[in-house]
Amino acid sequence: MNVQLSFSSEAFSGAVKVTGSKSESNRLLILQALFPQIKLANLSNSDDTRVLQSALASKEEVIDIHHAGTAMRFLTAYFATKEGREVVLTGSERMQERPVKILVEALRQLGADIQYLKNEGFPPLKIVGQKLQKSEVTVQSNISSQYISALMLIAPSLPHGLQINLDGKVTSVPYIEMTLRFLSDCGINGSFENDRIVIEPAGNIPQKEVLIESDWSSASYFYSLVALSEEATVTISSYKEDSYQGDQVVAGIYKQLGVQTIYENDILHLKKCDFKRPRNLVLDLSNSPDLAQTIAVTCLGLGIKCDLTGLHTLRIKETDRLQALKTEIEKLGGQVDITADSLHLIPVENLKAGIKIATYKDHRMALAFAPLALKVPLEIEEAEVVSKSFPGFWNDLENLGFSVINISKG
Ligand SMILES: O=C(O)C1=C[C@@H](OP(=O)(O)O)[C@@H](O)[C@H](O)C1
Ligand SMILES: C=C(OP(=O)(O)O)C(=O)O
Repeated sequence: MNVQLSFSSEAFSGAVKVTGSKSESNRLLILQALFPQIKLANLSNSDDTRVLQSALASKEEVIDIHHAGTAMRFLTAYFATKEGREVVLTGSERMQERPVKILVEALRQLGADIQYLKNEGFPPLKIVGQKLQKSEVTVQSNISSQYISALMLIAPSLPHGLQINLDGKVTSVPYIEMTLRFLSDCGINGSFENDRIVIEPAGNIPQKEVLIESDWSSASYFYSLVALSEEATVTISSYKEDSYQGDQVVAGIYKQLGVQTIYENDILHLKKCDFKRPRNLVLDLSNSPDLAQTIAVTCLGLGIKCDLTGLHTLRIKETDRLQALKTEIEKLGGQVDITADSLHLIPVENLKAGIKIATYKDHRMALAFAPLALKVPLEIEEAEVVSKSFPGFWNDLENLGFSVINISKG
C-alpha cells in the first residue's frame, strides 16, 4: 500500500491516544513470563509486541519474530534459560542481517547452548534451554543496549543473579536504565554504576500491576507535525512527566523548534509557539537513536541545518537509516552528508513536490516523513510498515485533518 499525503491547511488541532510503549511492553512481557504475578495494562498494539507475546505463548519449535529487534534479543536470552525446551528463533530477511553475536557469546559464557543455523553471528539460532549456573558475564556495550537489557531481564531468574561487566562505551543508556527501573518496580534489586550492572536473584516477588506509559518515540511524530504547522494544538495521551523512556527528551528538543509541551495529568498538550530559529541544530542522539529520523525531517521542513551525532547504531536497525535518510532527503532537494555515526543536513528552500518516499521496510522512515506533507504533497511507499510500532498512525493523521489516500503501487 502506498499513501498519498496532503493537508489543505497548515493549522489544525485534535486529540490522539497513542498505544503503549513497545520498549516497556516487551520488557514487561518477558518479566511476566518469568514471574506471572506481574499484571500489565496499556500494552502496546504494535507488531513487535504482538510477535513477542505470541512467541512466549507458542509451543512450536520454530518461532519467527519478523522485524522485531527487541523480541529477537530478549527471546534469545529467555529461551536460553528454559531448561528442556528447544527452539529455532528466526526472523525477517533483515533480522537475519542484524547482529546477535555479542549476546550469544555472553550467554555462552553463562553456559547457554546456542547454535547459528545460517551465518555465524546472525539469526536464525537454535537454542537448547539450559539451567544457567554462572553469575558473572562480560559484554561489549557499544553496539546495542538490547543485548544488555536481554541479560538483565533473565538475571533475576538465575540462581545467583548476575553481574554484567560492560566493555566499551555504553550506547542507548536510557534503555538500560528503563530495564533496571522495571526490575526494581517488580521488587528485584539491582544497580548500574559505571561499567557494572548487578541484578540480584528474585526473592518473593509480590503481585504487581504495571501501567505501561504510551510510546514517546511515537509521540515524536506529533511533535514534528506541530513544529511544521502554522498553528496547531495536539493532545496526546497517556504520558507522565517522570517517564522511563529516554525519548522523552523529544519535548526539550522540540522546544527549540517551536513546540511547547504542557503536562496535564496523563495528557500532553503540544502547542505551536513563537521561537528563535536555531541557525544549526546540533544534537548528540546516542541516548535516543530512534529520534534521529524525526528530527532530520523536521529540520528539512523548517529549513534549519542540523548536525546529528551519536548515530553509530542506525546502520544496523530496520535498514541502514543513515543511508536511507540521505537518499530520501536528497530526492526532496536537501543535501545530506553522512559518516559512520553522524548526519549533516543542509536544507533546501523549495522542497520538490510529489516525491515518492521509499521506506525500506522501516516503520520510522514512513512515520518520520509523513509530517512533511504539511509543507509539500508527497507519497509514502509501503505505508503499512508503520504497524511495527504504530498501527493506528494513518487513522490518527486522518482524524487530524490529513488527506491520506491509499493508492496502488507504481
Ligand atoms: O531496548 C529497547 O527497547 C530499544 C533499544 C534501542 O536499540 P539499541 O540499543 O540497539 O540502540 C532502540 O533503538 C530500540 O528501538 C529499542
Ligand atoms: C530500532 C527499532 O526497533 P528494534 O531494534 O527493536 O527492531 C525501532 O523501533 O526503531
